[in-house]
Amino acid sequence: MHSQRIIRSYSALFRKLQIISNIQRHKTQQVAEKIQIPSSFAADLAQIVGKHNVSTANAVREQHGHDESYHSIELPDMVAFAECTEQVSEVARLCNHHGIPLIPFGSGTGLEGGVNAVKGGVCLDLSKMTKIVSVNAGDFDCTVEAGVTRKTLNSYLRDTGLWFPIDPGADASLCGMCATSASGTNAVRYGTMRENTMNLEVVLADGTVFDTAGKGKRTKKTSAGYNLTNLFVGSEGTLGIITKATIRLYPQPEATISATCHFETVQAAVDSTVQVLQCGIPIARIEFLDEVSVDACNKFSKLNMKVAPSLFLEFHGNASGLEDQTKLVAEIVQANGGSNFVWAKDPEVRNHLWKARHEILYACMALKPGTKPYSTDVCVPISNLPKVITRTKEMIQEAGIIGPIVGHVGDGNFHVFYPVHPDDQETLAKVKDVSHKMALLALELDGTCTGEHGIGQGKRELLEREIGESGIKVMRHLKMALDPRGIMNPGKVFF
Ligand SMILES: Cc1cc2c(cc1C)N(C[C@H](O)[C@H](O)[C@H](O)COP(=O)(O)OP(=O)(O)OC[C@H]1O[C@@H](n3cnc4c(N)ncnc43)[C@H](O)[C@@H]1O)c1[nH]c(=O)[nH]c(=O)c1N2
Ligand SMILES: CC(C)C(=O)C(=O)O
Ligand SMILES: [Mn+2]
Repeated sequence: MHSQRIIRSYSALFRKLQIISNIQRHKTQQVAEKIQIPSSFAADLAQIVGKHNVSTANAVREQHGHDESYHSIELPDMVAFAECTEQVSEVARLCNHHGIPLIPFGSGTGLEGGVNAVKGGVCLDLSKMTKIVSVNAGDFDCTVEAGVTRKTLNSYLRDTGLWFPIDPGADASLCGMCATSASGTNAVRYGTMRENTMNLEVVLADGTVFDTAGKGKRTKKTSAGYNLTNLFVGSEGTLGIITKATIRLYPQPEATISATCHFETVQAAVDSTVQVLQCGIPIARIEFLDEVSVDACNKFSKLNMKVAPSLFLEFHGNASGLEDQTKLVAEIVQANGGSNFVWAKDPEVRNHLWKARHEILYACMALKPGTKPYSTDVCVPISNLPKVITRTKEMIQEAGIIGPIVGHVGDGNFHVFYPVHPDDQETLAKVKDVSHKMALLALELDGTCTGEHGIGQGKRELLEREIGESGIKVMRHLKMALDPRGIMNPGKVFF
């Protein structure tokens, strides 16, 4: 018995050491030379996309060498703007031929350094591909080109009675949202990009163009072979370039009510959320804000809320359905000691509330002017959420840093938005330490290191821990099969 236990603990230690040594090995591989671009390359690129669509100007490269994250800027050698799938395919073929890195660029609103050109190369901006190819109102779907943003699509849909509910705070491109598997405040009811993407047109590294679910297919269900669509959702530009997406649409709700309420503790707010979900209430939005982020919102967005752990809620349905939903939720909130229930029916008041919620990243930065956001994003089974949030708050306090907490609490997903001055290395080190410990805790409690922002550059080590050696090996095989020269967005997702 005793010797078996010793063997078990030695083999656990050995596995841990193996993971650490793998991470070290990959880190060494990562420090590779930037590729030397041949002198004829820019002219060849201009032949494909037109001279006006290629730039080596510093200002354009700088604009494309970073996203909204804390990761420092890393410049591509040049930026090309594509106007159609054929051009994307030709650009990929050219880059592949020369082994030059190719980085797809949607709107640059990512939060994990996804567009940074860590090995230089060509940044391919897709924002000029703005066609809404089709809207099939009767089937609740539409197909859009890579540059169409979520707000543009919803403006276009306004008179059709339909909408697309996935709403990251930023006005991101829909194909960029596929690439990061984005979600937002409506995911608790409508799901994430994973559940709402039906088909993708993809350009592979060698220029091959294909549709992940078959040309023109847009069915609600399929059992036809591997799910290639979801292979590309969340692939962060490392497997190919998404040039079109076919996504689900929903009827615009007949009636909408928003609400806010406040609690004594985080636990009470999360308990209320769990009970709302357990009662089968089809809540559209249920967002948690701790007292620090409520304070930030009050100051930045001129709200006047009680500074306490709070929920922002929204209900979608018809008038009678909403009455039932709101009554039941109010009872649950009260039973958990919640107070100050404020209802908002008026669209202007509702819009102001959700605008404040969507701008919360900037509200948190305004707590320390001149700072940039270091944002984190873990997701756990909802019953483990209070444990992770409570421990995270303790760690933030122990470290003496400012860390407002905001959660898509119905999904078990939350963020800490740390305001950090770019040259404040001491705070940055503390923030990194707390963030890492928080992610490890989430992994320990059956969760993921990212619910919606992706791996990018900063979470590659955590991905290894999350899916293990075998999982990484499978991912590498897929990468090798689709991009054998490794040109697609190098330095992201993997070491
Ligand atoms: C204020 C604010 C608020 C939020 C967020 C950001 C900001 C600034 N986000 C994050 C962000 O909006 C989200 O990651 C988007 O999905 C990124 O879309 P972009 O078009 O900007 O991609 P961006 O250009 O930033 O690229 C992101 C990654 O995808 C790749 N990529 C982009 N387009 C591609 C294409 N067509 N084909 C292949 N690869 C492509 C890039 O190479 C990169 O790796 C977010 N997110 C979220 O999930 N929930 C949220 O609540 C929020 N909230
Ligand atoms: C601000 C961003 C990072 C976000 O994910 C959110 O507000 O939920
Ligand atoms: Mn979010």
